[in-house]
Amino acid sequence: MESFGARLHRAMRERGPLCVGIDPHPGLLARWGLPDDVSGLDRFTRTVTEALGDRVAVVKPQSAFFERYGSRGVAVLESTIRQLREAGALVLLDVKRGDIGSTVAAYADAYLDPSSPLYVDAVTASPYLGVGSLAPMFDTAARHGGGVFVLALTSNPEGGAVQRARSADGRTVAQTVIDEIAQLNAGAEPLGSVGLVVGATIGDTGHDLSRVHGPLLAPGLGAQGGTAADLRTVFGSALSAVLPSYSRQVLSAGPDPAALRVAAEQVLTDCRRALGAEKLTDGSVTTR
Ligand SMILES: O=c1ccn([C@@H]2O[C@H](COP(=O)(O)O)[C@@H](O)[C@H]2O)c(=O)[nH]1
Repeated sequence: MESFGARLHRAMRERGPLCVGIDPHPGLLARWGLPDDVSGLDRFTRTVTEALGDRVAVVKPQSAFFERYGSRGVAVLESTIRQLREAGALVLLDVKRGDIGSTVAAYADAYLDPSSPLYVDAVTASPYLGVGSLAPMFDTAARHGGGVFVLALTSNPEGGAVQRARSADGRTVAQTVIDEIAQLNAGAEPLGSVGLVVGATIGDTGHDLSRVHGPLLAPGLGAQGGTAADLRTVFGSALSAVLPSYSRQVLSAGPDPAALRVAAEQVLTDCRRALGAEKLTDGSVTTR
């Protein structure tokens, strides 16, 4: 079975290095002229899926915005996941799970086992109960060609107090997470299946991302103030593994599907320029 890392590597070459988040904020629903209920949620996600599912490499539904409507919202999430996968996008569910290992195993069944109605290509996970507690997720992902993106240095200003605290050996907590994930990806070609989340807003923190050998999801772009140009500062020599992620910046261009496509194309162009990932005339991409 093809690994998530290999599938993501191909998708980023074919469609470009871009993840678009589906975050149906109440304010966005209002701006699109939709009600803040399940029918509005359904219209919103269907529009984004039909506009972008066949062209963006990765789409990242934010679970919280579906869960706030209860079981009917989760049903919309299930059908959104199905439609996105049918359209050829890789689906990364932003659900930031983390718990003791035996419970993590159940989360892994929920999201990374192909028999689950919420089965996706990859999920986000929190390592702050210990990276080892996520082992069942890594195992289930590996068994089924899935991926896990582990929070390392998040885009929010509050994250630093925990993530940049020093552990006994002098490394930051985040660097210990980064180093443990690097070990999991050792030897994987062309890219490991365990990624990290590193916010585009954090500036130059001195963390060493050069040995991760897995995808680096970069949220915080657009609405949170991060710019494509910041990617070089944050990621340094690890740029070729960066997957920039935008939600509100793209979504606020809706509800016109053509405008959503233009907005996605615009941020992709900015990111390609910043990452040095140029589009060739045959449509493929080279990374400097
Ligand atoms: O460090 C992190 C981790 C995850 N996120 C999530 O990404 C999107 C960002 O949305 P924007 O509208 O592009 O700001 C959202 O779902 C967050 O929960 C993050 O922002 N930072």
